Amino acid sequence: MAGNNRTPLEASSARPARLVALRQAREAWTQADDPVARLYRRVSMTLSLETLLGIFAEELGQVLPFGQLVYRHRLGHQDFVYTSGMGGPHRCDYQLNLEGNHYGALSLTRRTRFTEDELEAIEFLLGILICPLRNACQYALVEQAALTDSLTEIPNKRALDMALARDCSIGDRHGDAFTLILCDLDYFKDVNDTFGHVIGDHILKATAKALREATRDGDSIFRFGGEEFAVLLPHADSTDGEQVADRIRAAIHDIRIPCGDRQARVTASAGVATRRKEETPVQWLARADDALYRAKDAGRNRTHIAHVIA
Ligand SMILES: Nc1nc2c(ncn2[C@@H]2O[C@H](COP(=O)(O)OP(=O)(O)OP(=O)(O)O)[C@@H](O)[C@H]2O)c(=O)[nH]1
Repeated sequence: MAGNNRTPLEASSARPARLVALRQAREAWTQADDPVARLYRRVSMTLSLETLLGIFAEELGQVLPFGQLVYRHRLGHQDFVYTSGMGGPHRCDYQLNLEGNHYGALSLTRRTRFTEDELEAIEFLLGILICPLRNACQYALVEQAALTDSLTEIPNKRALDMALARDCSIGDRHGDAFTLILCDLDYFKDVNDTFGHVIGDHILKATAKALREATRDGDSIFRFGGEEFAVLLPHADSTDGEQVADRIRAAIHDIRIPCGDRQARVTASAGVATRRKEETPVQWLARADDALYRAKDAGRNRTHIAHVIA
């Protein structure tokens, strides 16, 4: 390499000149105010799909007028949809692909037709978006996997911890009532010992399905331990919680997993705790756990409600 033949004096004077040039280039880059530089700069700063699409909509709006931007992508087991603005009768659709992989569909609508020039500009800007979009999609998938239980495909203990913290903060700010149900299968060790772990796994998957079917869209379900599940109910007091817990237990009781000429069945116990004012996630979870323990201790296959005042 040419640089290796430089004298020490030449090398040391080249270094500051190179640094100055790099600094100037960086300055020019961070201060450039054309749409291309701005879009490159802004989309390289985030891994959040929502933020990324918000930036794209904003920057595209500086280049040409449009009514609505809709982006859809199936990410793992969730549909991600981003919408901004109001639609119109004229639309253009793009399938976003990179290196043979699909990263969603984006459509733009507005009241007037898109001209050829505008369509070219959109494609040009989408070319800038595509790599950061791929990174954000991959990040969202990794994040989703970290928060999902692989057997039942419902949110896991880490997701429950985050949801409890979020609900405590909402409860403190707005006074909303939240109720937590902990639900644990009874004598599950015996089920595994009698029917084997594969049948045990089928029961756990069927339990997650029963939980999904016995709860409403706004409720959240979690598998937070081996045969332990949790349900978070927003805008619900302990009476609502007891009703839902009993509905869930009835649904679990109805599960039948065929195994030869027999059927594996289970019952479940539940502990219900409505969050008290200023209670921390740990205190709230501990009260629900104590209620569950009492349901087990009283003979299992029942629901116990935690006292509102500890
Ligand atoms: N098949 C299967 N079994 C699991 C899984 N995770 C935990 N288990 C089993 O769940 C059983 C839990 O046993 P215990 O904690 O003694 O509870 P239990 O037998 O349900 O008894 P009680 O909760 O007191 O009614 C153990 O046998 C674990 O091996 C899993 O992913 N699949």
